[in-house]
Amino acid sequence: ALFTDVGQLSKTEYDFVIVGAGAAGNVLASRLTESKEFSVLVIEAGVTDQGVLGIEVPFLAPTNQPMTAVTWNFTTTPQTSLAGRVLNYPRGRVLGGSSSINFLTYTRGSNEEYDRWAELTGDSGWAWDNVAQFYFKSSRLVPPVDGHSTAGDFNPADHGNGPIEVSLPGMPTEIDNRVINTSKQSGSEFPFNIDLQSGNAVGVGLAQSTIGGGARSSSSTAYLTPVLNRTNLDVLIQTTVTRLISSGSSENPIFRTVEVAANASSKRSTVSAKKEVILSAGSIGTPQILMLSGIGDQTALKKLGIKTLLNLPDVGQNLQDHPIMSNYFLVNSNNTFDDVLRNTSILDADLAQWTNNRTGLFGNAPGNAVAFLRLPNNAAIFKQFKDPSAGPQSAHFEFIFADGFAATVQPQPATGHFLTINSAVVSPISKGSVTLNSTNPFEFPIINPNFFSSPFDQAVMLQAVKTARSFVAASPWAGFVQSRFGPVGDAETDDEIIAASKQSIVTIFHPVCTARMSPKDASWGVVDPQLLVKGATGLRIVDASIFPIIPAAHTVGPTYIVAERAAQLIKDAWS
Ligand SMILES: Cc1cc2nc3c(=O)[nH]c(=O)nc-3n(C[C@H](O)[C@H](O)[C@H](O)COP(=O)(O)OP(=O)(O)OC[C@H]3O[C@@H](n4cnc5c(N)ncnc54)[C@H](O)[C@@H]3O)c2cc1C
Repeated sequence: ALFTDVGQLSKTEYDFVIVGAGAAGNVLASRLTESKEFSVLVIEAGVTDQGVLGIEVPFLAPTNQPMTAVTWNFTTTPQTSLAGRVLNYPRGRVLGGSSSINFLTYTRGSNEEYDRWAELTGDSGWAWDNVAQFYFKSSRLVPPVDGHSTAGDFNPADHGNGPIEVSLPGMPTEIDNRVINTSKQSGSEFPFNIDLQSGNAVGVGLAQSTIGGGARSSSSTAYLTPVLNRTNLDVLIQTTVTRLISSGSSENPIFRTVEVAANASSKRSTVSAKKEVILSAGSIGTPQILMLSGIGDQTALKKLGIKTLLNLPDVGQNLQDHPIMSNYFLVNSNNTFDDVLRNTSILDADLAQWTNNRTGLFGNAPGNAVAFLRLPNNAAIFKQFKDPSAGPQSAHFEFIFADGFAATVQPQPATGHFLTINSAVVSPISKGSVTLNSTNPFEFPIINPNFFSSPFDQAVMLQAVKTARSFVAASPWAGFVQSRFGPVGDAETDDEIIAASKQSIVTIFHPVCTARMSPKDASWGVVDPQLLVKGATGLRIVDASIFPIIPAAHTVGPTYIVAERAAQLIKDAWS
């Protein structure tokens, strides 16, 4: 059942207490309560996702952020390598967490990504051969809402039978075939990849999105909502976890007590777990709660007056994310989505069509086609830097194609029709951190993704811009693309492109690694390969913060895989 106040709970002790009803937390809530002998409480700071149009309507995904009623309104520190700019850094603060507000792109990443995780953690359980079952268990491909034939657009063998619904674009746009034809005629330059979930995650293809029947499929709609009536599951929303309290000794801290509050001024209460507390508060929330609980770097904690219960210097460190920016082109077309955003009567008509039968533009995610590409093997930058990608089937950069002006830094111009190629560095070397600003759990932590600080990341973005330009110089775009547009478009020399990038880069919203997993006996890292916090009893972390390194993929797919495997590990440990 769903509760909004801790006082409504009929008990204060559960087998498992899950902190955060986000992408990972809801997978656990659903899988653990399959076992009738386990009682589970999920605690979520945010509100219900029911009836929020921007969450449900795929095309409206960008309207849920940066500062709305369903987000944590975080910002970054001034980014030294981005001309000192402060970036918005929102996360979902609602049932479903960021899976309720994300841009719906679904990618699991290459097999190589998981094989590398296995190597980095010394646990073959994270290798693709073993996690494949959890990928297949998490999602399934469903037909696009308009029912058009998708033969030749995907490979059925690459898809599973799990709750998350994934689909190809529900309404083809005028750029889809141009993207695919450019790829097919280019041969190996922009290789066509019939299904980016095949394990080879390099190539060009139609976007697969977490959409079913024209509406968003999130961890809330797919995993949590269908099981909310289970008698062994309680979900407490609008309640913030302020810290964990240790009941053990200094040699053996036991973290089975969770302190909560409705808001900064309300009285604190506690609930506890008989078996485990599981942190699924995401890459910002999880390290914040750990540090507030005395788990982190002892020198940093001491400065804030927090007594260290577990000295784990990696807590909040190694933050990785994908920098992204927009490459705009003016196009010769009246069919882009630009007029929809400018003209309320067109927008209202599209929304009415969606409300009526979930079809049309609004049933589509903001991007219909994607490309994941690599630097050439002989790129000069490899003389300076070892290739940070997971292998030859893993990309260095990504394009997301949008049939209109996707506003990131520059607002949509009042006139003109546009193509946007969003370019992202998906194999970044730059690393940042999440640190505490204060001991007040209601104050935001200090978030520094440190974007673009590595010259490698700059070299990749430079190549991405050049490649985007040559992509649309191919014959399928003749008569359609007219000219480059905006500050990035105006940049000619390498130095000008880098300078324009520094003014244009934003986050693609993929923070990971802030509680990274390491081998069981390693002194670094925060959790072991079973996702148990090193040196603690009763405490596990299951969310994107445990990734040992960032994958060249949108992160919700890998997060579902991690959570599905974690559910199995937890069941095995306690059955
Ligand atoms: C705007 C945006 C766009 C994105 N686009 C894509 C995309 O297109 N494709 C893709 O694959 N990925 C995308 N992502 C990333 C993806 O959604 C995340 O990687 C994924 O949701 C991470 O899952 P998680 O479980 O680690 O954290 P989350 O899903 O963020 O869940 C964490 C939950 O914990 C709760 N919480 C945090 N602190 C506390 C506390 N103290 N007390 C109680 N509850 C707390 C939060 O409110 C939240 O509900 C996007 C993310 C955002 C924000």
